[in-house]
Amino acid sequence: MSSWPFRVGFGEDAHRLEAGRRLVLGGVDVPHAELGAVAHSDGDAVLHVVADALLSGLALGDIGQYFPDTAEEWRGMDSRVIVERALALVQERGWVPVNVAVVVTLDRPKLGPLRAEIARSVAALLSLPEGDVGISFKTSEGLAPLHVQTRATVLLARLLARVDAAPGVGGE
Ligand SMILES: Nc1ccn([C@@H]2O[C@H](COP(=O)(O)O)[C@@H](O)[C@H]2O)c(=O)n1
Ligand SMILES: C[C@@]1(CO)OP(=O)(O)OP(=O)(O)OC[C@H]1O
Repeated sequence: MSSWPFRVGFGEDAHRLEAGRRLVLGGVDVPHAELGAVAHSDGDAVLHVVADALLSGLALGDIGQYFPDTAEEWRGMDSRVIVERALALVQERGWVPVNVAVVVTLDRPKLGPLRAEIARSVAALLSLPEGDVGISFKTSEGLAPLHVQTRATVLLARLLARVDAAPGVGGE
């Protein structure tokens, strides 16, 4: 791995939509959604890409390796657990997320009214200020009405030893 103190991560996810299922995005239950995500977990396509972006930034693989969709123990799981695990793997290596940008492509319902709630929810999971989580919504222009697609980038920074904490520096 190069010694640069910055890395970029990227994630992409998609779930088929079906009637009678929950639609959860960024840890927020979308009210009155006629269609929800078909998935092994709770199908939260926003949290899945955020976790995959965190992992890819440090070449740590993808969420399917840590949470296989063949494992009964992960059936219906809360995807916040996936982000918590990905974040822990990043932090254990001395890195932190700086900001996150997420794009959600979904035809219906309109998600604009939930933007702040979703950003707050993702930010809280990553211990970031709300302003460091950008959430964009797009329609597929009718090309994929039974489909939710998400993409995310994350900037990671390496935590550097604080100069003022070094022995003999900063007034010691
Ligand atoms: N599920 C969605 C999709 C889009 N929006 C907002 O609608 C605007 C137009 O989207 P286009 O894909 O037609 O460019 C844009 O401002 C989106 O934020 C939405 O709220 N919910
Ligand atoms: C999250 C996991 C595990 O429950 O399953 P899904 O909810 O189906 O999600 P996906 O983004 O297809 O892949 C990761 C999986 O291993």
